[in-house]
Amino acid sequence: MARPNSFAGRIIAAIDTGDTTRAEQLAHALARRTGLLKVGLELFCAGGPAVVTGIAEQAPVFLDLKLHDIPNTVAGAVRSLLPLAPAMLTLHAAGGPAMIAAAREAAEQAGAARPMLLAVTVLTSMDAATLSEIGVAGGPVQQVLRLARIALAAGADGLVCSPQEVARIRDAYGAAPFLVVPGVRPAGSAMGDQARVATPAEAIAAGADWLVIGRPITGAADPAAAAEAIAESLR
Ligand SMILES: O=C(O)c1cc(=O)[nH]c(=O)n1[C@@H]1O[C@H](COP(=O)(O)O)[C@@H](O)[C@H]1O
Repeated sequence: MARPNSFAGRIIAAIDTGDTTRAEQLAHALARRTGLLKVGLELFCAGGPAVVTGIAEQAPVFLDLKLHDIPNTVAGAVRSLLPLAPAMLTLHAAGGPAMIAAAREAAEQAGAARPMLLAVTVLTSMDAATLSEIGVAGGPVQQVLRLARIALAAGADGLVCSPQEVARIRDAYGAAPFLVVPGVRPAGSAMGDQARVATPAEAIAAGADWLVIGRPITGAADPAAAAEAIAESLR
């Protein structure tokens, strides 16, 4: 998947719903106003592989299942997902280098059409206090950089991180890694459960390739208009 060449193309709309009919409506409204549509755990658990196939008819799919298991199991899951031909697939960087390398090897079986593998670093809902609670000292930036190094060396094509680490990753790794960035909030919109956030324009200025945006679009009275307004704010 090439880097986006339009403002709308930089937006990945997260279709987070357990209602497959609603998902179809959102996909229809957002397909031509965004670069990709994200199927995450809520929708995949409700609709299974069929929902991915249906949404893929409208736009490239970012399949966000955040795989995290022993290497053999993750490699098997990647092989099972390849027939769905997602453009992007997520796995947790915390699974470690052997897990990421096994996922990459499995993905290679799809040849040139293989999904882009994105390693999720530190969830954008976590702040320094939460990280410290689970035994990670040093704060989010340090942990994101540590996981970024491991994931990129093991074969990930890119990373998922918050807007607050993007510039630091670009400083360390340059333009090559694809950076996909959730935790994006247009000024004035509710944070919800997100902890490390910035506005769409700030995330792009820091060096994000794609922005993952859910509720500020899907929770709007007119999701299509909300996506268009965000794209416009990137000009
Ligand atoms: O992998 C992701 O997409 C992801 C990683 C992360 O650290 N934080 C995060 O919010 N996400 C996803 O990005 C989307 C953000 O949704 P909103 O908070 O509604 O904009 C959700 O679908 C999350 O599953």
